[in-house]
Order: sequence, then C-alpha cells, then structure tokens
Amino acid sequence: MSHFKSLTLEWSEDRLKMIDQRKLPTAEEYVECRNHEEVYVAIREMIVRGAPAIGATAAFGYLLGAKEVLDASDEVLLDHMTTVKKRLSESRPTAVNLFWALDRMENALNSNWGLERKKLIESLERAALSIAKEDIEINKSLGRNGATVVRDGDGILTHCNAGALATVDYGTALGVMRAAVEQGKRIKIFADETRPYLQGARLTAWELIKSGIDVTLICDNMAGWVMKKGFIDLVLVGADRIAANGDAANKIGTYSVAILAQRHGIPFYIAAPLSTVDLTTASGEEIPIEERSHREITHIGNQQIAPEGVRCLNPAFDVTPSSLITGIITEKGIARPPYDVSLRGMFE
Ligand SMILES: CSC[C@@H](O)[C@@H](O)C(=O)COP(=O)(O)O
Repeated sequence: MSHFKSLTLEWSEDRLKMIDQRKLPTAEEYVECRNHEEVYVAIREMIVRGAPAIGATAAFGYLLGAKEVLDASDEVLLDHMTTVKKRLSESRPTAVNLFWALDRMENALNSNWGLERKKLIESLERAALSIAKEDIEINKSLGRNGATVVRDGDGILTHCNAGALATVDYGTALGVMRAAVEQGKRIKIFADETRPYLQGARLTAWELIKSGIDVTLICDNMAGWVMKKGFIDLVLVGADRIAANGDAANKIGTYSVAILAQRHGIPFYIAAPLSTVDLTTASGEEIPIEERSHREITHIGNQQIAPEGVRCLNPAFDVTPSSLITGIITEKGIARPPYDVSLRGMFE
C-alpha cells in the first residue's frame, strides 16, 4: 500500500492525517481521520479547507468508506458507498472540486467493479492518490502559465488563502507567485486578512513567510487605499467554483476587491484548476453560497467582539462577475473573455 505526504495531507494505508488549519499559525497540530465520518467532520469544521484540498480529502474519505465494509456483500458495499458519497458531499456546498472528486472516485468504483475486493480497494486507493498527485502537477503548470502575467517588481494583492494549504501542495494563486519567484522575479505580496475567518492573516501570511516570499498583511478595508497609493500592479486570487460564463465564486470579499481593481485599472486574475470549472453551472447566479456560523463574526477565537444576540449575516463566498475578470489562469493556459468559449475550449 502506498504512502503519500504533502504539506496539507498525509495518507498511509488506513488513515488520512492533515495539518489542523484551525490552529495555524500559532500551533502546528495534526488530525487523523480513520473513517469517512471523521473526514466529513474535518471538511465541515474546516480542519482542511480550500477547494482542491477539500476535493482530495473527500477522495480519501471515499476510500476510507470503502475500507469500512471490506468483507460485506456486493449489495451492502454498493449501498454503503452511496451513503458515503452523499455524506461527504454534504460537508460544504460551494467548492465544486468536492463533487468532482467524489464523482471521479465513484467512476473508479464502477469501472473496477467485478475485481476481487482487495484489488477493488487498491484501485480506489490509486484513484485517490492520482487526484492528490495530479493536483500538485496541475498547480505547477498553472503557476508557470500565470507567471507570464507577473512582471519583475510587481506588487500583488491576494485575498483569502489560495496556497499550498488550500490545495494538496504548491497552491493556485500562490502557485503563480511561487512560479514567478522561481523565475527570479522580485514581487511584493499584499495579503488581505480576510474577515471573518482570517485565512489571509492566519494561513497566507504563514505560508508566504515560511516560503521566504515578501508579504505585507493588510486589513480588508485597506485594499482600496493601498491600490490608490500605487502599491498594487496585479490582483491574483483563487476560486471555489467557476461557472460556464466565467463568473467566479471565491471567498467573501473577493467581489469588492474586483470592483476596486477595476476602479484603479489593475488587472484582476483568477487562478484555478479546471476541476474548479463547472460547465453545468451556467452563471454565478446558480452557485450555492454557503452561510456559516454567526459566531465567526461575533467572536475572534474565544473573544466576543459583538453584543450578545446581534443579528448577523455570514455568507462565506461571493461571486465576481466575469466582466470584472481579466483572465482565468488554468493548467491549460489563460482563459480570456468571452469565457463561455475559452473555458469550454480547454475541456476539448
Ligand atoms: C484555492 S481554494 C479557493 C480559494 O481561493 C480560497 O480563497 C477560498 O475561498 C477557500 O475558502 P475556504 O472557506 O477557506 O475553504
């Protein structure tokens, strides 16, 4: 049986280990999942988060689900796998990579059906490992493609965390930055803190410092002023789901950044693998937006910062219309408007 390890995930035989992203940057702790229910909880509780990382995690969750009924009859196994897929797909609604990875695992089950049980499980393990390993290669390719729009000396604004932690490794938007740095370009990254969950402050700042990439942390409400002062030449963010017309769902606050970029004449790029593109979703209107606990707004950690009982609204994502997007950087190249044509072409 194979062993796989990246910054975000480690797979060995009967368990999936992941860095606990809730605890970063003050503690580097790990959580182990030994069954599909623990994987469901890890995704829902954001121990692991970020669209491609959620997809790969769910794939291993599916594999763990199959191992739970190793000796059961064919009927019981099939029933169980339907339940496992449904449960994992209920963990978070917006990132389409979750559904993409589960479909891929289900296809692996169907196409290897008939093999003796041990061989069937091995084929599922190979499928999950392929998803994880491919993700890293895809990020490196999209990183190289994206680096062509980064110039030496650029100031780059990013939002949330589209880094190694949001993927299996290397990152999407941060993958573009890594590739630019690998090419010898000197860049300065400005990371929005990303209220309310603070992925920018906690994860992006941690990751970039760890990688020796120049980073300055700003509060979300400083982005406009920082652009006005001329510090930003480019905006690079990730995505959780991209509709067929190029509308892109990403962490709440991305839409505001895109409007600010347009006002200041700054190019705004999305960096995401094609597994984030959902051609079955016609436009951003159809993308389900997760509403998360209001405690994320009323508290920072255990510290209450708002009056008891105040009404809150906490959509975890917003949708940036394609009209505000300069280009969508993928492993197949950079899609440009009209996106319904350019994105579709990348699947041919
Ligand atoms: C590369 S994953 C998508 C990202 O761009 C990221 O910004 C994001 O929105 C992740 O959301 P999260 O709620 O942390 O899972």
